[in-house]
Amino acid sequence: MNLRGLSPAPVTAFKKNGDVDFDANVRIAKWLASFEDVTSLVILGHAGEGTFLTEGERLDLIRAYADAVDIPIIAGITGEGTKVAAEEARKCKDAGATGALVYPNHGWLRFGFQKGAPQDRYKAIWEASGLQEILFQYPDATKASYDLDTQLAIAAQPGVVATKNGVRNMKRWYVEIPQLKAAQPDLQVLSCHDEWLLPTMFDVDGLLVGYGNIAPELLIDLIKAGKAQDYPTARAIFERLLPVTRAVYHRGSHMEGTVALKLGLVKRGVLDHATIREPLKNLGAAAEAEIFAAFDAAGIGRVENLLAAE
Ligand SMILES: N[C@@H](CC=O)C(=O)O
Repeated sequence: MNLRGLSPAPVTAFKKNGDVDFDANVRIAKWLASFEDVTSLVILGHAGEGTFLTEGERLDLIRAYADAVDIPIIAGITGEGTKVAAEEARKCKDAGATGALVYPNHGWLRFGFQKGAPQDRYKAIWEASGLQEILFQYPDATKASYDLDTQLAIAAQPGVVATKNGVRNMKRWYVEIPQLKAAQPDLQVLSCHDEWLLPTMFDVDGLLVGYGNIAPELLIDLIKAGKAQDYPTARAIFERLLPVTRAVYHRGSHMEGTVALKLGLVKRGVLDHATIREPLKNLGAAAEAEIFAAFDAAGIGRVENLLAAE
């Protein structure tokens, strides 16, 4: 997979009765894939409420995406046990996925991981499914953040083509990204620091972000500015986005950010309503007004080419 561009992590649209709205999801997929620099769509992750869907819904969503667009569909693989995750990945491959964004085992967030276990998780998923894998680096503040040796070992394994780095510790970023690139020059480095992308933009091949749902146009320009090492242009895009970044990602948590992303898609005319699944909670009228106003402040308007994409 060539991920040298924008890889949005689309939300999952629901009907008002709570069922998955496949028509609306296909609309999102086609709109995002209509951008030349959108290189893949990463579904069933945090932004996609992947773990709130049943297995049947997840596989149907992959099928819908794979039928709708020609770019790679990457599925979030979240199963806890290594065997469970490998089996999940195999089913995702059969449904039409090309790649796997491999989440850490949830227990590691609480207790930390045993040495070697992350590598074995990636190995088992690759061997069971053949899905091209993205190494998901969790924040330094969690116990599921992989030390450099573990990242280097995973990155060296067959099937691992990229890293989505959300370490949120620039001391680690500035040391570890160059070492990963030195050891694996073909490893594609993707930032997911949605709430402050700017410092990471000058070292990456692309972005893998929920933010890609709501402002793909500006994020594509930001990636280009970063690759050109053009700080003034990147800074200007960052400043323009800042009201939206604050309204969506400077909230209580990334969980609220997912709800805010859906409201952003309503504001842009991509979704008719922002129905979510529990355990997400609605943000309330004041937050909704704040989010809508932020899009106006950033000059991010309704999507005009949506009908053409349908
Ligand atoms: N930006 C988030 C999105 C989750 O997938 C992160 O850092 O992980």
